[in-house]
Amino acid sequence: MAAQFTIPEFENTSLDIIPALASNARGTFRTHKTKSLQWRLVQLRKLYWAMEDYKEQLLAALVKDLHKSNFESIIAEVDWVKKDCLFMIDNLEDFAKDEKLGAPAVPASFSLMKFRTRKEPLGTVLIIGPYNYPVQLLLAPLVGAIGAGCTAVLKPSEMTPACAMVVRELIEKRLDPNAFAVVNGGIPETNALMAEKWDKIFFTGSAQVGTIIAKKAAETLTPVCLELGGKNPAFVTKNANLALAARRLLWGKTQNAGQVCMSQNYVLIDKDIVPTFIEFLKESYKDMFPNGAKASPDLARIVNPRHFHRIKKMLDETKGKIVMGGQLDESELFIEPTAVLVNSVGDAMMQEESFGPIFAIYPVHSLDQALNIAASIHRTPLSLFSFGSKAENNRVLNEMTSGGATLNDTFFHGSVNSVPFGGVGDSGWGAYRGKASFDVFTHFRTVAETPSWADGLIRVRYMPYDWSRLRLLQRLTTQKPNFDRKGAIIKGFGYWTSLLLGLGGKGVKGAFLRWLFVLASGYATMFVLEKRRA
Ligand SMILES: NC(=O)C1=CN([C@@H]2O[C@H](COP(=O)(O)OP(=O)(O)OC[C@H]3O[C@@H](n4cnc5c(N)ncnc54)[C@H](O)[C@@H]3O)[C@@H](O)[C@H]2O)C=CC1
Ligand SMILES: CC1=C(/C=C/C(C)=C/C=C/C(C)=C/C=C/C=C(C)/C=C/C=C(C)/C=C/C=C(\C)C(=O)O)C(C)(C)CCC1
Repeated sequence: MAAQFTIPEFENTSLDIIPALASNARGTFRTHKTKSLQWRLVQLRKLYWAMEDYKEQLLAALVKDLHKSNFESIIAEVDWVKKDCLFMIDNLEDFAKDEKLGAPAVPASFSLMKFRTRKEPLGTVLIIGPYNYPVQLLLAPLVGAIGAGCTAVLKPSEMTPACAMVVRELIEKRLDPNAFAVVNGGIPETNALMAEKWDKIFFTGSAQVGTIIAKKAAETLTPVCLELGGKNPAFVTKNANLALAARRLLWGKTQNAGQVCMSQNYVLIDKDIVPTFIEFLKESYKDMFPNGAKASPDLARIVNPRHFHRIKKMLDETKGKIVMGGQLDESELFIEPTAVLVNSVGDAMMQEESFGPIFAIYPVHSLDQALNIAASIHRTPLSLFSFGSKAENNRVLNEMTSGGATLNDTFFHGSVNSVPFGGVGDSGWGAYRGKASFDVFTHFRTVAETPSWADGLIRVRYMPYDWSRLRLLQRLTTQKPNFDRKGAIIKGFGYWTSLLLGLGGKGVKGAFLRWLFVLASGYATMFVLEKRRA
């Protein structure tokens, strides 16, 4: 049956109306209506149903733009955003409520001042999306913005024009049009948006464009959240389950045809196990693509000729040997999942971000060498993956940082919609997803409230300064350190008393439980002895 809808032709938003769209969103924020939790919940519920009702259009648009299979589009785009809406709806009240600030942040002497953290929406935000997950990576941040009580303007990627048009219609028709708008277009439109004043800019895309955005935002001291790319390493040692490592690493490059910023760029693998690993890769390839990758209905295509040629150039320039895949067809923008065995760290396959279905395999002598190579290629990648013994995996985690990490698998840490996700250093600033999506658009405002009747108690602050009052206050409140000038713990009377009272541990709760256990055991022993005696 023919689809009951048409996807509109891509249309740039007129540059003339961009200032008005931004100003409208700012004006709506100033009405304070977005501060009502009810209003936010209604917008989130509407977004949930919009995702359901526009599902067919979104799936069709994703096929048109990326040849993305409905299977992937459902789990990683449409259902992903629906789950995000439900998570935010279910937890919003909890996220948004004031948090009382007590000990240890607020000392007992200040406890009268009713310290609390109030969660305030930052204001009007700009969300700029990339092409690879054009629905998820644009609308998941929006869920956070709505939850936090912000108004927003969205700029989808122009490289996925069908998705951009469907998303625009969905937002314009279903959400409050005074609070949310979509601007479609490329650099001129983004520049026009960047000329406006925002309370936060949430950007997902390349480090190159992220730098442009951050520089421009800095001119007006606008905070930014940057979700950028990375040259992500995978480590495979002799202690890995090689068949599993091969299958899972191949999965990392087949999802969305490897156009996933958190998938591996290269695999650093113990030299002795390289041949077996390649055999397992080939085996997994056959399992996943029994008729070859090109014939598979599941494999996405490269987004456009520019990116096709960018990836092809890496394959053209490599001095390595293709050990799996290697087929390309420009007429279909098809690139086969491809593994290249390389022998130089300087190889294009190691140094450039693949962001496609190709990856390098580099044999190493030791984990030491692998860690040194990874750090020299990108010290702060978006993700890393380690397949080894528990000790080796821990060593990798300990000695190399990354935005997120998965042990014994590829990007599982980024495959659950409600756990925080973000980069580190030049792979990203800030995190979102789950509660972090609420937090990233929220100002955590500390509020204190001093009771009028307490003025006498805090008079010490007023001039003329009175040293005797200050000394008294210091005697009552100054905390003595439990360490000496060499940094060692002083094991004086206080130390031994608290150790004794805490039954060898720290913390009041722990001590209470330990005492409870001791008393219960004592009571039980007495009970048993009593019974025996009787
Ligand atoms: N950390 C993360 O969550 C993700 C990061 N990425 C990264 O994004 C890149 C691929 O996505 P792309 O869409 O190609 O990124 P991109 O950086 O080319 O484009 C992202 C957005 O910026 C806009 N843009 C492009 N050039 C611009 C300019 N000169 N001035 C202002 N705006 C401009 C585009 O219209 C688009 O909306 C890869 O590097 C990938 O690693 C992609 C997805 C997720
Ligand atoms: C164990 C039992 C169960 C559980 C089964 C589970 C947990 C199955 C998991 C399946 C998975 C992980 C499927 C894969 C999903 C892939 C996803 C969601 C891909 C997401 C892609 C994303 C988020 C891409 C983002 C891209 C970004 C950010 C980028 O480019 O940067 C049962 C079955 C529940 C019960 C029995 C026991």
